Amino acid sequence: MSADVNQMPIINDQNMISELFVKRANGSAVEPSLRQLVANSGGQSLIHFQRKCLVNPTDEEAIQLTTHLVNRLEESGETIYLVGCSESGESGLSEDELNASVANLHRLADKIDSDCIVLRRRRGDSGVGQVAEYLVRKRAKSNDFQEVRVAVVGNVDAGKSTLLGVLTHGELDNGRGLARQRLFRHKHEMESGRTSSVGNDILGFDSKGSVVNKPDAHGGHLDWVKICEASSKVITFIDLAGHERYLKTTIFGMTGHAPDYTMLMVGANAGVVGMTKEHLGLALALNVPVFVVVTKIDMCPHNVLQNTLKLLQRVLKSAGCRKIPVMVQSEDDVVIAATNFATERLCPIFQVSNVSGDNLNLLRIFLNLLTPRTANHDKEAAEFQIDDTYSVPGVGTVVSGLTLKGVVRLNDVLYLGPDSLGHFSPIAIKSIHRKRMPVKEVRSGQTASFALKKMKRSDIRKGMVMLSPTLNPQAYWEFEGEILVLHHPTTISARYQAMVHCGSIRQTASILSMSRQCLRTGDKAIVHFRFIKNPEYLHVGTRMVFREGRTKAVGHISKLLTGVPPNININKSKTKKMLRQSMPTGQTVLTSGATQDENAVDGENQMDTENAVKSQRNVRNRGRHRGGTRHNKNYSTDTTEICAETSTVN
Ligand SMILES: Nc1nc2c(ncn2[C@@H]2O[C@H](COP(=O)(O)OP(=O)(O)OP(=O)(O)O)[C@@H](O)[C@H]2O)c(=O)[nH]1
Repeated sequence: MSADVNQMPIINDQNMISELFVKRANGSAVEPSLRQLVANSGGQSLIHFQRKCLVNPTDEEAIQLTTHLVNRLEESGETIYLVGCSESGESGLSEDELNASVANLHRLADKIDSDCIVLRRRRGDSGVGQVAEYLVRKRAKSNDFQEVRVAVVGNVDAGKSTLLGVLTHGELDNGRGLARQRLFRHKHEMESGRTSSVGNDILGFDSKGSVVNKPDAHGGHLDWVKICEASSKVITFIDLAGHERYLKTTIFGMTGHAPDYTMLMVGANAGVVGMTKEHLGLALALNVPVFVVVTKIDMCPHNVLQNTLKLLQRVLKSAGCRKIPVMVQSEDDVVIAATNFATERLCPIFQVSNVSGDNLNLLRIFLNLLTPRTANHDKEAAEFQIDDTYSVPGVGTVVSGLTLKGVVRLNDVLYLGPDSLGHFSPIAIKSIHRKRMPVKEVRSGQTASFALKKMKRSDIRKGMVMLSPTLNPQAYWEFEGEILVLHHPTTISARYQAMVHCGSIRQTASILSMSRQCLRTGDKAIVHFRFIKNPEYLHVGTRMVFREGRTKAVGHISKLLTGVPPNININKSKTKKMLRQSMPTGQTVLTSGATQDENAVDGENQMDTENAVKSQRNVRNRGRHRGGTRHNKNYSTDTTEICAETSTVN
């Protein structure tokens, strides 16, 4: 007899399922086990049911399947089920069986406040019967949407801002810059048509996979709060500049805004030119999966488009990239690409027009299927990295960034730092906004803005963190990094200085020593760095980019070193002022590496540190010095050729 799922209890208790397994082990008649019913195929949340288990499930089976669904949705908010296909490859159901299975899946999902969206139906692998792929997604609850961040990169004029304007506002472009007007933030961007800053735009999908963005009829503005309230998933596009002049900002967008995916845009007529390879290399170096969108197919002759696609595939397959390019031309292709994309090796390629709208529907379906890549760290102590600061009239100082770990709640007191002396100071959270929506808490993996009590904007810089008081934070002047030099025109030696990008940290560092005498393009080494201005809060394993002009090295932090402050030009009066400010009445400054108690005992700690810095200045005399030596050897400047090496540096 078929179980009536409307009558089924909803169980979300793991004990219940364990009990079922125990009963089975004891010989009770609980058949079959959950493991036999469902299996995760790996990749992006693709689950196989036992071929016929949804056709006519027993009560026990229905309970087990519900439990499984609840657990999956709690983990990731959505999951894809393959109906009528076992993990062993046995596949295909008759039309009646498939319809019954799908009806049961709909009822199961409805019971747990979720929706099912058909992704595709196809013939069984043996050519007999049919199978279907269904996306099951939780319905939107307020402030409970999934957040996926997509960095948008590509050469200037590839159509990045235009595509984002078209996707988020739902109106096609006129080929003369109409759609991008809505996204520009600065007057000079309006005038020049060039993006110069890191911009954010959002695209919301509801539990049925429909776009929820509805710009207002007059100004065409988007109400972020309404979008977030109606969405089960919000894609945040990090719109980055294509011009080489703004590469520093683009790198900051890729490291500091922690994108889950990179959308590399290529103009069909211009091809793989300018910064395209540079941006691709950056995404590879930072281990961010890439998909490519070729734009302007409406105005590109067929042979030129074919040449662009051929070159693109060659670059992606090259030893430097080792990607598997997949042309996405149908909804089937989209589902295959999306369910295998998490492997990082697959690189889907879309061909679209922002003017005629060709293939934009495929791109929308693909975006709807992307899932966040970051693991859940809600249970750990809170850590928030600051990527921007604002002074909001009537509110005060506001910081924006990403919650890397834990949960931050309204009125929580976190430690903000490190300041230029490596101190962390307590700071209270006055209000929290998530995607411009006031909320009471934010969790790991979510971006947010916090209004801070009694804090001046000028005392906060990008790269600072806000940490749970339970942590014992230490700021570091020095660290060791395992790096690979992607390009340098000459040789790098000790004392060379360049900008280190690492998370939202962006600061010049000096090379103190290296595991080799000097470094040339393609060389790997362990390098001892020292920041020149401020100590930073670092983690071993964080990816880093080391760059100056055309010089570029990538790698990760391999060791944190407790070095002394370098010879910095200290503004004495400012330092004293900061020390005074960092100790408001009744509050304690947490000196790096010391516990709150230790600080309380050692009241003169801060002045001691200042004196130590002063004496260091007298002892050392290391000015800004470039260690480059010109030589004649010709090295490859093709980033993609050498990026393959990055995987070995990881
Ligand atoms: N015909 C046609 N024109 C397009 C298409 N996409 C963009 N354009 C036009 O191409 C021009 C450049 O587009 P943008 O969106 O500013 O390019 P971008 O990549 O954002 O450029 P930067 O912000 O400078 O990095 C604009 O005039 C758009 O109207 C398309 O698919 N077809």
